[in-house]
Amino acid sequence: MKQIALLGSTGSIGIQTLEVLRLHKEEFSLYAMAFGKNIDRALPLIKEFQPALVVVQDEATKDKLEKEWQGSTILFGSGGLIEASVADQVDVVVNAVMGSIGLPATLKAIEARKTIAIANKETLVTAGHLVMEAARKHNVALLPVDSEHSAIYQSLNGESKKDIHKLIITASGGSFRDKKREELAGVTVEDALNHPNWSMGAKITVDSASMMNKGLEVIEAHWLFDVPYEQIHVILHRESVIHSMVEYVDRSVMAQLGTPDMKVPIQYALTYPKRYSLENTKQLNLEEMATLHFEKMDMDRFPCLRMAYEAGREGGSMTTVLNAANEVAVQLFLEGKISFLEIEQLIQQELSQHKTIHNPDLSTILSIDEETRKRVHLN
Ligand SMILES: NC(=O)C1=CN([C@@H]2O[C@H](COP(=O)(O)OP(=O)(O)OC[C@H]3O[C@@H](n4cnc5c(N)ncnc54)[C@H](OP(=O)(O)O)[C@@H]3O)[C@@H](O)[C@H]2O)C=CC1
Ligand SMILES: CC(=O)[C@@H](O)[C@H](O)COP(=O)(O)O
Ligand SMILES: [Mn+2]
Repeated sequence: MKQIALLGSTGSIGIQTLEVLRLHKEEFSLYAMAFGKNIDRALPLIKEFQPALVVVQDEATKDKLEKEWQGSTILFGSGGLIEASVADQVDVVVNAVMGSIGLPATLKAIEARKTIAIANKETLVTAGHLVMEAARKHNVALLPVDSEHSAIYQSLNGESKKDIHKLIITASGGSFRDKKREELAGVTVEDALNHPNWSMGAKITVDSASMMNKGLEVIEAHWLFDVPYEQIHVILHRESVIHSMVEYVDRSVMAQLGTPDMKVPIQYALTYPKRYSLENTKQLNLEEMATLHFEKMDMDRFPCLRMAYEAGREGGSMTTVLNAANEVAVQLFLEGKISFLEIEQLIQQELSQHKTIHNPDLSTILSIDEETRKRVHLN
């Protein structure tokens, strides 16, 4: 029986992780679950899974939850996320919170030698060097949940790193893939949230629309697979059926395919290196599909992807700034305070004024993250 700590249990990945746990009750048990403030969504889950430990975002939410549930220890804040991640009973930490808030708990979980199933790409973009260094030092497995990275991980099975020619990450193109740049000026939040293939949390859906999601994924791939940016390519693939590929030096290309369903990579991260059956998930029917489309990625059309490559190549604290500026800009867009195109403008402004600090330690990362957020809020 593997004991799970699930950070981000009420979100899109969190809910789907719980669906996977329900399918394999004899294999997995939920020891701890964390969420932000959404008690309405969390309470039925807490009652169903009865975790020993529940973590919420703040003390006010803790007080509110305690009035409705007394069956678990309830903690709050960043300290609570860390306690859930390092608890002796926990075998696997599923990090599915949104944003760089997941960083300190990830580092502590690695130090405590927990296996990490990582969906929380912002943590790797913010401080990939610290996470990977800690994982190497403590010999901890970081199992990707992000669909593209799971596909690459599966395509690398049994292969040698020196034989990789390039990683090919697929991008659906997001909600605005058929719009020209000049058509983006008046797009609404509702338009942006209308992803063609995936049902996901609001922030990542906007990131898909701006192509920042793919930019974050390029940086995520750089850290997870230790591959230089020159060997990481992005290709537009409308159907999200090929989840990503690896081209080897002998021109062989290995790919992982499937219907767009996050339960597949979530379950693979939980059962790796085994494969379990996955009930109620649509099989891929290529005859029905008939055609798959591929297009070259246009960096002028999608400047967020260009900015992510530039920040990644620059390295150091530049990707911390990229992530923090993006998180705040997307939040402002979702709150109706800025337009869609202002997201990229705010990020570019932050990147342009930042002087890179190379190999920053955790406290430097955290202060750059905080300063960037403050500046973008003030704009
Ligand atoms: N959704 C998807 O299909 C995919 C997501 N990812 C990545 O996975 C991560 C999660 O994405 P997604 O599930 O879409 O996001 P959601 O917005 O749907 O969920 C975020 C989760 O984090 C919780 N949370 C937010 N703030 C805090 C906090 N301060 N303390 C504790 N918990 C907190 C939320 O709680 P509450 O509900 O209370 O606000 C919620 O449970 C992101 O990094 C995303 O990029 C990667 C690939 C695919
Ligand atoms: C499901 C998943 O992994 C998302 O990150 C997905 O990739 C978003 O789709 P696009 O960013 O390709 O639009
Ligand atoms: Mn993805």
